[in-house]
Amino acid sequence: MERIVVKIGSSSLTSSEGGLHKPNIHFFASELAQLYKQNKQVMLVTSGAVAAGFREIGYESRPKLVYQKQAAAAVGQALLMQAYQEAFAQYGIVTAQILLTRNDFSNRKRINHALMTIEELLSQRIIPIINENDTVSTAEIILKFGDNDHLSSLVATMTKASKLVIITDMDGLYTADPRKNPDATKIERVDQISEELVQLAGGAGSAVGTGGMRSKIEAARIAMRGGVTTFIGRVQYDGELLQAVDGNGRGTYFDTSQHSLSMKKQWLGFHSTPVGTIMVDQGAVTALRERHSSLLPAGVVSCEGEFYPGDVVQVVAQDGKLIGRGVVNYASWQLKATAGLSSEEVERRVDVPRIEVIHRDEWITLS
Ligand SMILES: Nc1ncnc2c1ncn2[C@@H]1O[C@H](COP(=O)(O)OP(=O)(O)O)[C@@H](O)[C@H]1O
Ligand SMILES: N[C@@H](CCC(=O)OP(=O)(O)O)C(=O)O
Repeated sequence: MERIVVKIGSSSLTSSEGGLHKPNIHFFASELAQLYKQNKQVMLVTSGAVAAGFREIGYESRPKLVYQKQAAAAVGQALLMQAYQEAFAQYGIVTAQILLTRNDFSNRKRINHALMTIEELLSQRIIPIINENDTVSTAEIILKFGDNDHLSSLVATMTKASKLVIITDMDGLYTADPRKNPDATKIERVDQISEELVQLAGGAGSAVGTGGMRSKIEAARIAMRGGVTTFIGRVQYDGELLQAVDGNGRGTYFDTSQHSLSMKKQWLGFHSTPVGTIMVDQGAVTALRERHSSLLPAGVVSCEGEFYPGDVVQVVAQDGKLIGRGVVNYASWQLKATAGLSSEEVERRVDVPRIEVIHRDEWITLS
């Protein structure tokens, strides 16, 4: 099933004087429902908690002080989820709330748990609705995303989504901020993000947005590196989200199809240093070579070396012949404990980020 991350900014969900714009929430829910009904696995990264909450509290404009923003987010996040739940219920879709901090991504255990939760929700056909956990993330205490563009790109790469759609109030990236420069022209497609391109992008355009185009380009850069095609643009009319996902949206596409995957494979095959060796049986050799399948624990005979999830390992047949290389999802001790077992049995015994020992997207056949 194709996996898609959609990020919606505050500017598209709230009005400039604060408060949720309910018709927009209903509109986006109907757009996401169309994607969902096409049998896609959909994840939503949403902003808008601060913008939704500050008016309820009684602040006149988006607060600047950290504790006021956090209070506004605490009020607004509940309102945001309530609005989404109501809107998605019309399509019979159940949603789930996931709040993440930047620190969660640097802690392998925490992020693995978040990813396992997301996997389970997706497999149960639930739409995870993700936002930053604003009440505990502050620039003073710990690292903060600040804008959800960055968060969406990490979610997209870590869940191995094929596409990231960043919905904003502008129909793409322009040669300058169109609000300030009426002569700016739209850039339809970007194959490589240069420093020059980053310089074109300015900050937020509205009273409720935070990151502006700069943070969106940074997000696209992370996504591209991870092999995720990114769209930045506008989704305003019925069916426009499907068009954006299909490559016909009103916005800018950051494409990876030409080089990123092969770059990743090039890196895997020719630049990486394997830190361990996995020996597999003949069935696994055929699956990897001819069926382009992922490597499952059932096909593993033994392993050598000390490695951890995310490390590169080489895979050999039982006669010692090199088959290829890939990024492993198991620590060596976990693989030793589960070699040859069925996936169900492995799930009962160890806590791994993915059941595949090596996912096919993270694999290159060398002979
Ligand atoms: N080069 C550019 N092209 C397009 N928009 C730009 C550019 N530079 C800055 N912007 C501004 O970025 C804004 C979108 O970012 P932001 O306000 O953070 O929205 P969101 O809440 O959707 O994340 C646009 O409204 C626009 O004014
Ligand atoms: N976590 C914050 C997101 C901050 C924000 O405004 O982001 P964005 O609108 O995407 O630039 C919130 O929900 O208000």
